[in-house]
Amino acid sequence: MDEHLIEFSEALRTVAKALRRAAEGKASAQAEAAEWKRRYELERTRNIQMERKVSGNNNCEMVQHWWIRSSLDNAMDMLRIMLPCLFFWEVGKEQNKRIAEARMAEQFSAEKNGDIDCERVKNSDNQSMLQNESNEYSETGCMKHGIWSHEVLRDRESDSNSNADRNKIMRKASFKLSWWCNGENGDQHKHDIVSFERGNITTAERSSKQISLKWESDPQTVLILTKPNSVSVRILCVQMVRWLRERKKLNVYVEPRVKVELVAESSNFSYVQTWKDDSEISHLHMKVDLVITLGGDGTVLWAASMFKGPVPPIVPFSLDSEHFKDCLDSVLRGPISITLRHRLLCRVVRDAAKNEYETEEPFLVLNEVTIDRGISSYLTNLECYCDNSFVTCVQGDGLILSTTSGSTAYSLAAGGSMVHPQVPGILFTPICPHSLSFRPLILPEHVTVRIMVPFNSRSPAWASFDGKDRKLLAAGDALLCSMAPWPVPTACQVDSTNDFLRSIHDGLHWNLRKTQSFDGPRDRDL
Ligand SMILES: NC(=O)c1ccc[n+]([C@@H]2O[C@H](COP(=O)([O-])OP(=O)(O)OC[C@H]3O[C@@H](n4cnc5c(N)ncnc54)[C@H](O)[C@@H]3O)[C@@H](O)[C@H]2O)c1
Ligand SMILES: Nc1ncnc2c1ncn2[C@@H]1O[C@H](COP(=O)(O)OP(=O)(O)OP(=O)(O)O)[C@@H](O)[C@H]1O
Repeated sequence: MDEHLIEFSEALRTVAKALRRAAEGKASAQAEAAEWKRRYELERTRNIQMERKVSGNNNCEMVQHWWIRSSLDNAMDMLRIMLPCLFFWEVGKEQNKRIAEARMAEQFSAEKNGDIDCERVKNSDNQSMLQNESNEYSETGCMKHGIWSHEVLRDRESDSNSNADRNKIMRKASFKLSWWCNGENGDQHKHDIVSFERGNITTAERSSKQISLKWESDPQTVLILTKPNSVSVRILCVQMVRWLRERKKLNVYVEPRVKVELVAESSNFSYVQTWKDDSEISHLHMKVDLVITLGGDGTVLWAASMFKGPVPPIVPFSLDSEHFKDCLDSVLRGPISITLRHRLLCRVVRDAAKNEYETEEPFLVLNEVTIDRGISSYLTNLECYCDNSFVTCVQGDGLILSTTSGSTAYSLAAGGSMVHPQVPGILFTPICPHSLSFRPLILPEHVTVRIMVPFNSRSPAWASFDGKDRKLLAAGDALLCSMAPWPVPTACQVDSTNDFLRSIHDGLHWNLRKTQSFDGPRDRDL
């Protein structure tokens, strides 16, 4: 009898447990369904807001970024929500399953009668991804509706609008580069060397021949960079911005400082664009077709330093540019002769680094990187290697690793040769070496030069990049330097050679000597 009672009470306990589990399951399914509904509403509102914001900003990247992020977020959220449901169904609680299904069906049917069009998944840009995922989840009875995809939730109108926006954003003038050479019959003809759909020069195509740039579509956006604190530059900038906007209908970008100056000049300049945050500078190459510099060589260096990857063509203007309209007219029409100025990629590898790839943020220089003794009064002691071959030990004031464009700057002052900017190479020029036989070198463009501060050095060394950004190199640290893949295309006034010779004649007064007088001794008098 007692045994029966015990059995019976065990059975009752089991039933009570089962009932409690069922009740808990039901409550949990209801909670899940409510949570799911809340998130769904939240996502939908966020989607609509983002849609408006994105079309307002005309920002294609944002759309892509946001779309990927929110799709991922969405997928994660939905997984988080669906997993307990799946588990729940899996353990076979029929009643709760029905509740959960009924809740979901309620949400979907409401949407289906509204503006969701699942067919659009197939037509969207992300067709295969969406289709795969919807197939994968179709058994759950909810994923086939694509509820997790913002793309699916767009209505037709906003879809077509955002496509138009996207096209508008993506429009950056494309161009073709070609080099001139003499054909068999002596005529000059062109060879295409590089062509990029969106106008980004991503390869350092080397040619000592003249390179010509031909626009394949009209340039639309110009960035003007100016030397600070110069009245004449400011006047020229005002005239140029006005002309580019009013006559040429171009979008004009300037630095924030210049925008403030322009708006102070006249509130009409409010159309001029700029950036708020320095991080936006990294996207400039995707928006800008042409960079105009108003200043000297330092302003061109400044312009180049703003582009850590591909650089749009740069048109340098000195201050006596009365004829800027004619000049810009012909640049905008094209074709123009350009000089591809190669840059050096410089990386500091600290002694503590595990390998050569563990470097600090690299620097790109258009002129040179200088390793000198800084404020120390001791000789620098630098071990130099070219690829893996030992070159020499520099004991003196320091060493300059220069591009050929930079050969007419500091390297020249230190006794280096002047080199035509289209000759590929790296100049290795010592600064005041304490040795009678240390002549400068020119190394081939493809090598990696490594400069090390040895442990027996009496003092650390300092590296500076185009005369800026000083970095301390302690014993054991190294500087690695190689040709960068992104050259700086600068527009020529005539062509590379003519411009180079003119700059060394006019700028440096190269071999300027008083012409010898006619009267005096001659060969026939001897
Ligand atoms: N002893 C020297 O000659 C010496 C010393 C330090 C720096 N520099 C040069 O100055 C450059 C930085 O220029 P900045 O304008 O910022 O400084 P900055 O204002 O001190 O001007 C330096 C001078 O160098 C000239 N210059 C710069 N690049 C040139 C080039 N590629 N060819 C001919 N002349 C050039 C400029 O026109 C300017 O007159 C450095 O990259 C370095 O080459 C030269
Ligand atoms: N947009 C800019 N913002 C900040 N600094 C700049 C800018 N443009 C130029 N500079 C700096 O101003 C300094 C002088 O510039 P630049 O060399 O163009 O003028 P310059 O010395 O009068 O001309 P030149 O090179 O013909 O002697 C340089 O050190 C350069 O780095």
